[in-house]
Amino acid sequence: MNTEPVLQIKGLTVSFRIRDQYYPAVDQLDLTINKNEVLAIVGESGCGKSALALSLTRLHDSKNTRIEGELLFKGQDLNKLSPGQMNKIRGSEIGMIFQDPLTALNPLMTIGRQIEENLDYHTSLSKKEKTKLIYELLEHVNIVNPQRVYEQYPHELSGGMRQRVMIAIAIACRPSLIIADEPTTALDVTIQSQILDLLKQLQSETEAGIVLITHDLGVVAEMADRVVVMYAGEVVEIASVYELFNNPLHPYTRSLLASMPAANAEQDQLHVIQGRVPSLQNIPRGTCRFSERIPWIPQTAHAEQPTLNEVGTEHWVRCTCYQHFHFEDEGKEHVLDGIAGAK
Ligand SMILES: Nc1ncnc2c1ncn2[C@@H]1O[C@H](COP(=O)(O)OP(=O)(O)OP(=O)(O)O)[C@@H](O)[C@H]1O
Repeated sequence: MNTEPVLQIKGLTVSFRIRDQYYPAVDQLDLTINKNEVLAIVGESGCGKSALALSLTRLHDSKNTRIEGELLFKGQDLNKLSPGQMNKIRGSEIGMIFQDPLTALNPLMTIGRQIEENLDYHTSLSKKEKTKLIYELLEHVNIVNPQRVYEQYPHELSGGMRQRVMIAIAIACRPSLIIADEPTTALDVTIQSQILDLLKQLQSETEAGIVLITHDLGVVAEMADRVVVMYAGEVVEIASVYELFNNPLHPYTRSLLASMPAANAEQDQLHVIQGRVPSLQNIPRGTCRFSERIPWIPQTAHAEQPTLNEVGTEHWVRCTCYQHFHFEDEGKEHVLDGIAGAK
């Protein structure tokens, strides 16, 4: 695996203002995204995945959001750029794909015109060159009739076709980083896998780094090289996709995997994770944030001020509770013994 970094995130904290006080939704996050890798960010709703995506693209509402830390991309800190400088990078060197293309596309503009507008902003191609490139891009994302789609409006296309158009726009300027926030969540299953295949194909052609935000572990298994598991604004585990599925350590990761249908084909019932992700104001800070959802694990199992520790090659886990974790209905004899891969 090529480990040339595309984006280095250092000490990123993203806070939202609620009644005149700022609360971190992403807390002190350090992460590197490499060229030619798909880095998946997973977690339940409310864990801070979208807050992270918004901060990387700087598409947040700056009146009520505070972003601290460094976002080092090609030798510059995105967090220090002016809105104008960021506009130049966004849509060219950083591509974006969101869950709902219908809200991202302009309903009053034909598809061809929208892609052209993006090219106008980021390139100095002639009209003829742009039209040729747009047809090529549409073909590249497997749209069979690019001339027709060029003339169509977003509402005339299916959800899958609209997502292909979004992907065409995202890759138009050959970005080195693509942020894909739940890119297939709104699509039905067969279309989902076509779009994932397309993303995978484009990634191997362009060698871009992709940050793939999803709550769907099936998507992670299919797409990711590395996985970051987030809980209540913090990273709780980072590992290669193989390691994560074969040797998950953090109680939250293990709970997420146990609640995944495919992993439990032979079980009668899926695991249900007790409780819910706390709201921003109620996140327990300075202690293990997941502890309240595994109350049968004694408090002494958790570290004070839990940190992310390297427990194996490129495998990081927060807190010490993973060494003592068992599911509530399991006897303690099932506690991870020896902790494969642990130092
Ligand atoms: N603009 C905002 N103002 C206040 N709180 C916010 C804002 N946006 C998000 N939050 C809160 O920040 C936390 C993280 O939200 P975020 O949307 O990043 O989570 P997520 O993991 O992406 O969830 P989902 O999958 O539902 O989008 C949640 O508690 C959410 O309620």
